[in-house]
Amino acid sequence: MALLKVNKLSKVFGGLRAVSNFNMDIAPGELIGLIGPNGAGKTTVFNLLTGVYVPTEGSIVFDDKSVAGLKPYQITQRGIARTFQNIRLFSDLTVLDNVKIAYHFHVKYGILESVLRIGRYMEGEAEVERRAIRFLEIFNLADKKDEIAKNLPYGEQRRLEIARALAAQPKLLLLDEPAAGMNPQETQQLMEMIRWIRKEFDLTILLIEHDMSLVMGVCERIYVLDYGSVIAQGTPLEIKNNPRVIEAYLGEEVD
Ligand SMILES: Nc1ncnc2c1ncn2[C@@H]1O[C@H](COP(=O)(O)OP(=O)(O)OP(=O)(O)O)[C@@H](O)[C@H]1O
Repeated sequence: MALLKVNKLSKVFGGLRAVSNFNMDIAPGELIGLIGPNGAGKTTVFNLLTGVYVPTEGSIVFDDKSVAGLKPYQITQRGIARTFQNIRLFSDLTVLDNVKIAYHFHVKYGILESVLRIGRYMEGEAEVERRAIRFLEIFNLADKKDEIAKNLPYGEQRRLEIARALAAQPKLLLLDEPAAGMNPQETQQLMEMIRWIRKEFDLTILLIEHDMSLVMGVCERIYVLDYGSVIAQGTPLEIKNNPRVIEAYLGEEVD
């Protein structure tokens, strides 16, 4: 059974059909790529899946329930978390606080308890801190926990953004161009990390990426968007050899 089922999804901005009749089925545990030329509609699909935009038409069913039209925080609580093409951290907060904030979605205590800092609040806070540090350790950021997020080098900010998304304990993780701005060695490490977190956290992952070495290296299936519509889907090998995809996007570059 599908974890995510998207049916005939469309988004119209003024006269522009940014996403048109988009269908996608993702089974639990899959690692899927979404590729296509600039402006093809990839980020708009992510924005529809995460409640940033309300669909013009179509349905989004996640974990057997409709999530179309819900607010972003409601969708996070249902189990979909994301990173952004342009990193969006709480740049003036510490590394640790960036991860702790994501945990607060999942720790429940009353206002009185939190104001008085008693009972479950204090236990909750200690637990949140412990778990947040564990995430930072996984992402090799624990020794930077007290640094201000904006002072981290670019590659570490990207890792922190993924750590924060995972701290919300999603079932589905959406990564928007995770390798952007990375050198080949960092991209290679990122690939290994993506494979590892999927296994470790029992995740399903959908990623947008222009770096074909990463997409072809980690994804099991790939969807190709062009002008808002899916023009192909299949295994990396099928996509590499698809004449329509080569013409619209890949050119002669992929070997
Ligand atoms: N809020 C908006 N208002 C109007 N048009 C928008 C809006 N968001 C996106 N678009 C348009 O929708 C189309 C798809 O944009 P989108 O950002 O989804 O493409 P993309 O495939 O993610 O591109 P890239 O690879 O460059 O990030 C573009 O023509 C874009 O200008």
